Amino acid sequence: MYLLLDLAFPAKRNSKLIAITLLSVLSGFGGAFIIVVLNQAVQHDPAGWVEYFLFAIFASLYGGRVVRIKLTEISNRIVLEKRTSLIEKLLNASYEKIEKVDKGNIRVCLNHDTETISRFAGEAVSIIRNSVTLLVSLLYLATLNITALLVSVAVFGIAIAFYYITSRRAGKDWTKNRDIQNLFYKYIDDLIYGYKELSMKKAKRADFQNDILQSCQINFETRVRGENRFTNVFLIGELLTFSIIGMVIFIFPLLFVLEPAFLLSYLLIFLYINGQISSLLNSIPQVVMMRISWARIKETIEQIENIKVNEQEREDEIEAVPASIRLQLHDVGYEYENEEDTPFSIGPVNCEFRSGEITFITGGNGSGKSTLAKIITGLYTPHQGYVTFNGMPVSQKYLSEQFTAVFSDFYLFEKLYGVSYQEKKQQLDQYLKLLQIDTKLTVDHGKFSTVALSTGQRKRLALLISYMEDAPIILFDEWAADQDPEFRKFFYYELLPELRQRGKCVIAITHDEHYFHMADHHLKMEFGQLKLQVLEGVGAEGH
Ligand SMILES: Nc1ncnc2c1ncn2[C@@H]1O[C@H](COP(=O)(O)OP(=O)(O)OP(=O)(O)O)[C@@H](O)[C@H]1O
Repeated sequence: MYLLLDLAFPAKRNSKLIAITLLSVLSGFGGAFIIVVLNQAVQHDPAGWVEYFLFAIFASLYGGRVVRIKLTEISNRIVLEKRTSLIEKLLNASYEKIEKVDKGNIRVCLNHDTETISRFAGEAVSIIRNSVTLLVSLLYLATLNITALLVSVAVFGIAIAFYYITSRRAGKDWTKNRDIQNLFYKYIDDLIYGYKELSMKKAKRADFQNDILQSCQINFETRVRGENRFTNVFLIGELLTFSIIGMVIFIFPLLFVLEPAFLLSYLLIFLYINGQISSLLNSIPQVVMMRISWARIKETIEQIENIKVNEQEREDEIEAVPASIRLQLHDVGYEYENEEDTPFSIGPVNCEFRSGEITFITGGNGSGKSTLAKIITGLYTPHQGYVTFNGMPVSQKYLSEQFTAVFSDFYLFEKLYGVSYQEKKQQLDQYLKLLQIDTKLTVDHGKFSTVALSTGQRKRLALLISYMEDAPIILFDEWAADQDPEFRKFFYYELLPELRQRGKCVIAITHDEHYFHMADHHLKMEFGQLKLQVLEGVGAEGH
């Protein structure tokens, strides 16, 4: 029993399991007692055994019931704990780490793997009960005839060995089956988020359908192949059982002097034990699947922990956010890790950003503007150089907290997370009007009535959220790109200067040449280098 539990969950075991195991043992004894009582009743006076029979049924069923209820709670708690710890790990890991984790795998872990291990309760109950019943029944058999016991143990031993070997082979198919689901989940994302593109072109749809159905086909094949491996083994087990029964009934009487009553007893016990063995063996595929899912969850957690990023574990000495901010990059460099011969790198970059100033970062596509933005906002840790905040080196986490950002690939949550919206109701209404989205949506208890808006309106809503976050540094990554000319003008001539006036440190990545004069500083990226640095002076005189 211990080994079977250990096989399913090699890591930490719940102490409650000991109590549950004892109850299961009681239930298993009850199960074995049934056959002992029946056998005695058949051979002696049945009337004298009725109360024992009822007691055995009670012990078996009641023990089983209590154990099932307890284990259902425990196994679902395991699911809850695994989900919670995975979510905690994900939410506490740096962006840089999560960017490197296979998103499909995260989904399969949180969904499929945790569900698979929730089947633990049912399986554990039957494994423990059947094991005990089997053990006690075998011991009982030993008291009747030791040769009969040895023959039975040999047959069951062979069947178990076949199952063990098969489960290892099936495990390979099921591991493949589990891993193909990572890809399948990615296809589901493509199907949902890329449906616009797919629905327009028949050829595109057909190609995509081919790929997604191929992953479904592999899923089907590996699952069926794994399960079918057991079908043959199951048949071999059945064949062995019937051979033994045949041997005992037809051949043993020719070799030994045996009472017909003994043969009947043996047959009764053997068939009963065979039932326990069968359900025990049938639990093995479930255990193998649970084990794969358990291992994948563990691996994913370890993967998140082990991804090497240059994170600095630093105690930040600056506590309250100062009124005036000076953010400086000192010889900052960063290089992407990928298979390319010359992976893209930026730096060394030296620059600074201050409160009450607007800085524009410009440059061609792929010049490294967004990468620089991710370093500035603390999402990436520089591989070289360092960043200081008011002259003090700070951690990336601290840096991120000082920012609110609207990235070009921003995500709109349907709720205002991390904002005390109750206290800012008036402000919220004011911004909704200012950004001209007050007729499009309402905000109730921090929840937006809709996020189904036009691209420009979605960006305005993202801007509203960053206004509400009210951080000292604001970063816009090509924010105005999707705005109409009127609103673009409003953004550069009204919104940005207003933020500057409020003492915010404003950083905007932009391609809008017409508005370059609105910045106090202009940084230009070229092939990962900061090429042109016009410091001071442009200001808002062109307004
Ligand atoms: N996660 C990543 N892993 C590896 N390489 C990346 C990654 N993100 C970006 N790159 C590479 O870094 C280079 C710079 O990308 P970046 O997004 O910083 O450019 P950009 O100046 O913001 O471009 P654009 O104006 O098109 O938004 C690109 O050539 C890209 O191949």
